[in-house]
Amino acid sequence: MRRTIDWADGAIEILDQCALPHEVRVLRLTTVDELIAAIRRLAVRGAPALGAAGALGTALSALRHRDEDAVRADAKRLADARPTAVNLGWGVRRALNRLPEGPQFVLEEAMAVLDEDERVNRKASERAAEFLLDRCARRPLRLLTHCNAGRLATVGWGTALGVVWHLQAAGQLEYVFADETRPLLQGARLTAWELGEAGVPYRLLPDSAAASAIARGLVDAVVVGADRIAANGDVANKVGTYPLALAAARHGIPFVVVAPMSTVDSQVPSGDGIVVEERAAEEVTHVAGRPVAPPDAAVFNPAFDVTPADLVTAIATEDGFFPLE
Ligand SMILES: CSC[C@H]1O[C@H](OP(=O)(O)O)[C@H](O)[C@@H]1O
Repeated sequence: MRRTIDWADGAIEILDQCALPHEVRVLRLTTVDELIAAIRRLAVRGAPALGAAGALGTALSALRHRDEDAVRADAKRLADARPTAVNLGWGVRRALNRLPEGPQFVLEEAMAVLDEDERVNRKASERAAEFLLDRCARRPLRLLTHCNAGRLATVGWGTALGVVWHLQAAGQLEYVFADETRPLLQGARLTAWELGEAGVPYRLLPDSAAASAIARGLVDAVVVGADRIAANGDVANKVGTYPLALAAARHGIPFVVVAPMSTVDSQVPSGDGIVVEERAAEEVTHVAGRPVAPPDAAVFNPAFDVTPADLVTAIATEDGFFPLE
């Protein structure tokens, strides 16, 4: 299966996630500016995929500029392209650290980031699947997920949807409820596409229907990804995640986060320190480019929210459950 992002013949190739689900389009990015634009319009998105993008973008710059200062300037622009997912800056730093050895070593490190990604996400998601089989009495399981934390949010495999793949292979999955995930509809456009491609039974639902689905006993567990996990276990993820954690706690079902350790930011003591990206008003006032709100509507459009650690049942990583023992 094609990687979501990869290096090919001296350029970065991505699956254009703005074209899905109607078209599988590969974009070939040859400059840092093209990559930054792709990151900002979510043509490439999802914390682990952004880590890979940051690393590859740094390699692209190092192979094009002899002047280290120019590379470091590009690296900062890349790291600043989106503020919430810690992996973007982490990937940039991973690659940039090899700059003194030369540009080929920057690329070598970037490729190591990509090669590690699927392995660590398979381990983290397998750990979460085993946790849910141990914790939930009902078989097969009915999961609810939010946004897209599948292979499209990573280099390959996925985090929250990696749990789905493991359970499906074990014959332990009944269906997945996939939140549409307003306003950019990552669930309706991307998660539904991934689940359909994999032959997984799923039902797409309005974000506003998720809590009542849980209240009506239609969900055994909520499984989501993450963009930044603070040292105390507070979790930043797509906006709409926090209400799911509240509903899960109210109705006594597990709320499980799946993420690689590269999503943990030990420099941030709690969720209060996580910068939440605010995006353009048009994402809310327009649907498919058509205005649905008054032209002078004021908008609040945070792209993420923060779920406090006490509402998180478990954070499954490749190294164990965070915080690690
Ligand atoms: C496996 S990380 C996926 C994570 O990233 C998404 O945000 P965005 O689509 O804005 O990049 C969302 O928070 C997902 O849970």
